[in-house]
Amino acid sequence: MKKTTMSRLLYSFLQTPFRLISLIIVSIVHVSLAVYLPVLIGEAVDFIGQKNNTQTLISLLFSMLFVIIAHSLFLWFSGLIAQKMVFQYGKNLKNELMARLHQLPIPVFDNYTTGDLISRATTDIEQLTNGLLLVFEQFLTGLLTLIFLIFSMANLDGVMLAMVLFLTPLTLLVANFIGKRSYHFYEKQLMARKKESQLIEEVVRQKSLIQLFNAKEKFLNLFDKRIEDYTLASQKATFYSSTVNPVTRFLNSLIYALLIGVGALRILHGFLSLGQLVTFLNYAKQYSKPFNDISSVLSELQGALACAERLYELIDAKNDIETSENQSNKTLNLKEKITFENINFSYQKGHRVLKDISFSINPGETVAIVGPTGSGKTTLINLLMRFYSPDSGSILFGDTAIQALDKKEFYQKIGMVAQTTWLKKASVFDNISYAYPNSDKLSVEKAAKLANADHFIQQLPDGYDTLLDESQTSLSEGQRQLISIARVFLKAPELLILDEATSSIDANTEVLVQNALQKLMAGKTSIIIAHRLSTIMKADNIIVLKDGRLVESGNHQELMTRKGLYYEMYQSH
Ligand SMILES: Nc1ncnc2c1ncn2[C@@H]1O[C@H](COP(=O)(O)OP(=O)(O)OP(=O)(O)O)[C@@H](O)[C@H]1O
Repeated sequence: MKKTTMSRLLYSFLQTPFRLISLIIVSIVHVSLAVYLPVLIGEAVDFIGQKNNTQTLISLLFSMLFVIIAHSLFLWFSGLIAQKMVFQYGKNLKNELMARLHQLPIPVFDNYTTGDLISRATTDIEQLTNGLLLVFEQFLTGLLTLIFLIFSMANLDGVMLAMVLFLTPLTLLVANFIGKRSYHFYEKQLMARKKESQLIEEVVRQKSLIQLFNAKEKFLNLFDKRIEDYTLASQKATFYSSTVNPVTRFLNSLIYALLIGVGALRILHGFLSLGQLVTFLNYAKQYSKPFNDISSVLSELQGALACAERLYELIDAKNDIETSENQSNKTLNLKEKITFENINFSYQKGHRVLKDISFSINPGETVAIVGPTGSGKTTLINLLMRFYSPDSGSILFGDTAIQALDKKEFYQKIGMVAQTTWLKKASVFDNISYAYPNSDKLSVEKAAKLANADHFIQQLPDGYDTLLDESQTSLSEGQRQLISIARVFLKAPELLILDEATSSIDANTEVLVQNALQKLMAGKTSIIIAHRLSTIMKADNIIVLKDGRLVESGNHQELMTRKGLYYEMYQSH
C-alpha cells in the first residue's frame, strides 16, 4: 500500500516536469558549489605555508566569497521552486478531494464521520504538504550532496573514503530502526486524533442534549481518556523521532575522530597534503549531515505517507452508483405513474430495512407514508431521491427506471422539504435563492410571500439582506421551515416530497407552515412522511409501514374501517 502511495505521489509531481527538472538542476548547482568550497579552503591552507603567494591567496579568498554568495542564492531559489511545487500540489489535492466529496454517493458517507472527513481535508493535507516540502528541500539536497561528496572524496584518498563508506551505514541502520518504530506510533497518534476530534464534534453538535441528560460528566471523563490516548501516542511518536538525531550525531562524531587519526598517518606517508586533509575532513563532516537530514525527513515522511494513504482512500472510495448511472440521460415525465416494484433494501448486509415494497402513485395524487418510528419511511424517500439504490426491485417513472433518468434534470423537477431545516450562513435572500442564485428580488419576495415568510423577514434587522448566522440572528424552528418552504416555492418543482417536522413549533407558526405546505402541494404529485392527522386525512392514499413491510394502504376512511395498524395509530394519537 505504501509503495503505491509513493508512486502515486511521484506521478503527481511528474505532471509538472518543468518545475521538477528546474528544481533538480538548481539543487545540483547549489550542492556542487557547497562541495567546491572545501577545495578552495584546502588550497588556501597549502598556500598559507608558502611565501610570496599573497596574490594567489587573495584571489582564492575572493573565489570563496563568490562561491558562498552563489551557493546561498541557488539554495534560496531551490527552496522557492520546491514551495511552489508542493503548495500547488496541496491546492490540487484539496480541489480533487472537494470534487470527490460532491461526486460520492451518500452510502459512502455512512462509512465516515464528519469529524474524520474534516480532519482528512484539513490536517492531513497540511501534514502531507509539510512532509513533501521536507522531501524536496532536505531530502533531495541530502541525496545530491552524498553523491557529490563520494566522488570528491574518491578523488582525494581511496583508503579514507573506504573508511567513511564502511562506517556510516551503521548510522543509517540505527536511524532506520528508530524510524520504523516512530511510524507505528505516528499511525496511533493519527487514530487517537481522529477519535478526539469526533468527540469534540459530538459535544459541539449535541450541546443541548448533553445538558438535558446531565451527560457532561460522562463526556468529560471520555474526553479525558481520549486526550490521554492522544498524548501517550504523541509522546511515543515524538520520543522515537527525536532520538534519531542525537544517536546519529554521536556515531558520526566517533567516525570523525577516527578519520583525523588516519588522515595524520596518510600525510606522514606522503599520500596527502595538509590542505587535502582539511578538504577531506570538511567533506567527511558534510557527509554526515545528509544522513541526519535524510533520516529526520524519513521519520517525517512516515507521518506524511500515512496522511496521503488516508486521503487517497477517500479519493478512491468505491462508487458503484456513479458508474452504473453513467448512461442516465432519459427525461423525467411526471405525467405518468410512479411505481415501486418489489423493493428490498438494506444499509448493512444482513439487516434488511425495506422488504418487498410495492405500490404506485398516480400523477397529481397526495400520498402519505405512515408507520412507527424506524419502520422505513425515510429510507423509502431516500431511495426515491436516489440517495441510495435498492438491493432488488425497481422504481419506475412511467416505464422508465429511475437509474436511467438524467440526474440533473431529475433534481430540478423535485422539491423537498426535509424534517431538519438546513440554512447556510448567508443572507435570507441567498438562502431562498440557493438553487437559482440569479433570481431577482421580485421572484424571491413572491416565493417568500407564498410561503408566509415575507411578514417576519421584513421585520428582521436588514430584511432580506439579514445574515443568517447562529450567533447573530436566531430564527425559530418554524421560521426556518418557512424559509425552506420559500426556497421550494422559488424552485417550483413538479414532484414534492415532504418529511414533516416532528419538532413542536408554536401554534401560530404551525398554522402558517401548514397553510404554506397546502399551497405548495396544490396540483402537484406529493409524497409526505406524515406525522399530522390533518395531512393524513386529506391524502389520496396512505401507505402504512411496519418493520420495513407495507402492511396496509388506502385512504383514511378505508383504513379506519379495516381496523388494522393505522386504526390503532389513529386511536392512540
Ligand atoms: N444511514 C443508515 N445506516 C444504517 N441504518 C440506518 C441508516 N438510516 C436508517 N437506518 C436504519 O433503518 C431503519 C429504518 O429507518 P428510517 O429512518 O427509514 O425509519 P423511519 O420510519 O423514517 O423512522 P422515524 O419515524 O423515526 O424517522 C432503522 O432501523 C434505522 O436505524
